[in-house]
Amino acid sequence: MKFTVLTLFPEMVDAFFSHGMIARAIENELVKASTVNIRDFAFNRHNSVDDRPYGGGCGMVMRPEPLFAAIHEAKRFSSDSRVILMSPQGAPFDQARAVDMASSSQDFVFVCGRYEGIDERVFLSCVDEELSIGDYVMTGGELAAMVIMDAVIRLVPGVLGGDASAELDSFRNNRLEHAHYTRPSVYNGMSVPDVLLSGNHEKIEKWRQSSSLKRTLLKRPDLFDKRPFSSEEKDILKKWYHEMEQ
Ligand SMILES: Nc1nonc1C(=O)N1CCN(Cc2ccccn2)CC1
Repeated sequence: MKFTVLTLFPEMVDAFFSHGMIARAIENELVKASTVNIRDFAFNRHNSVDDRPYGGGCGMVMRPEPLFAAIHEAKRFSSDSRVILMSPQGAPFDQARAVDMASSSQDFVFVCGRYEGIDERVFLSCVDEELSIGDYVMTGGELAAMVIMDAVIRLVPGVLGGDASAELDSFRNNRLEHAHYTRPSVYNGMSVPDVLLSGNHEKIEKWRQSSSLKRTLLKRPDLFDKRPFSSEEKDILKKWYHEMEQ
């Protein structure tokens, strides 16, 4: 799986590719990643990548020629690639989409716009998909591309330590992850729940399921619309109810 990021600020994205789990995934050749500077394809007199909008109005629009050329250059090195535009108008990116992308056989070309956006003719003729990371407006698409690549690359087989941890992620099966504890066992007078030190894996699993249910109820009850209570969760809720009623 290859990620090519088209951007006016390749250094931003190259820094992202040079740290932590992402850097290790690239070093171990689990994924390929590169940046293309859109400005390298601005062959007009002033090397300009943007211009004033037809019809007037404020702001600037990214010109079509450099983007067309950069996209075609990026696609040259891939037999089957998907061109994704980062934009507030895009489909909302979420964990389900990350899982789909991580299992895709396609390569990805991310187009990071700046200014007010890109010329519509590029969108109509080159872009396969438009993605948004949230309903807010940033100064450019680079952070959105990095957020998406981060969430996707960690799901590529072999990138995480044990693949199991990807399974247990928050939002996996529409539940938040259970609480985490590590050494020391007592910190600032607060101790770790005894069950986690018991070595009783059945009880530990039960506790974790209960912790995940509690947190999802409190922080993201909307997730139950996507996946209603399981029978095990109903049993936990009944137990809580009886404990509270006593
Ligand atoms: N929210 C987001 N989730 O993805 N990207 C964003 C985001 O806010 N931005 C700001 C505007 N940029 C410029 C732009 C505007 C329209 C079409 C193409 N490019 C892109 C990235």
